[in-house]
Amino acid sequence: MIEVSNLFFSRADGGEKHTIFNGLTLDVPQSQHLALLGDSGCGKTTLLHILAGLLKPDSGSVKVNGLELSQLNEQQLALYRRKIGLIFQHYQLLDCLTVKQNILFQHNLNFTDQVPAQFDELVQKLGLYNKLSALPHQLSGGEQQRVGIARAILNKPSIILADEPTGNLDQQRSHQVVKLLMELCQARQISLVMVTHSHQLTDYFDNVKVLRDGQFE
Ligand SMILES: Nc1ncnc2c1ncn2[C@@H]1O[C@H](COP(=O)(O)OP(=O)(O)OP(=O)(O)O)[C@@H](O)[C@H]1O
Repeated sequence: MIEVSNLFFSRADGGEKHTIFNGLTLDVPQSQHLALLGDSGCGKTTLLHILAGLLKPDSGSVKVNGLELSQLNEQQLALYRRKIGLIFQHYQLLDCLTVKQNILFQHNLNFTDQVPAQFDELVQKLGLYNKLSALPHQLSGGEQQRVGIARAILNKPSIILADEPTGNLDQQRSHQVVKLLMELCQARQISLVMVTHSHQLTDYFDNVKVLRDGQFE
């Protein structure tokens, strides 16, 4: 569950202070799937970074599963980050590792079982079973994003933050990827916050919010 209240955040823009969030409030109940829209530069990625504990707000409260992020020290924040699923537009796979090694990378930092029980079923569902020995650059964009999804899901997160995960995919692949992500999150009761520019993809979500001028419309 995500609870943001009265969030203020600004960035230095040359000599000027540029306000990004202006008293923003957001509630995402456990298992809810939220699509986040808004014009370029309105702060969607910034909000995901604040929720991931990568950026500190100027003021306000950001709670994830009851944890007030501003009260965590650096070590606690690092542990917190390891337990969230992050999915990126540009996939962020390690090109020197195989698909299988990429999928297991974060899991192996957090858990002792080398190959978890759900691994086979998950890679089958994501259509990656025949690609496990390939390197990321040998995959299509949609396949690379499915590797990113498998990596996030295997880490058993309670929330997934996805930053334009379909930004590099054509329409058909975008729908495929979002449907799969949604099914996997629903089956595991994972909350999802996904940034997208595509209004067509918002039908899959429980809730849709549009950011404008540092607030939700
Ligand atoms: N590292 C940074 N230093 C200074 N300003 C930044 C930095 N990163 C982003 N910004 C500014 O913060 C604002 C919000 O950026 P952000 O990336 O969150 O927008 P966005 O809504 O995700 O945009 P897009 O849809 O284009 O990805 C923009 O004005 C951007 O120029």
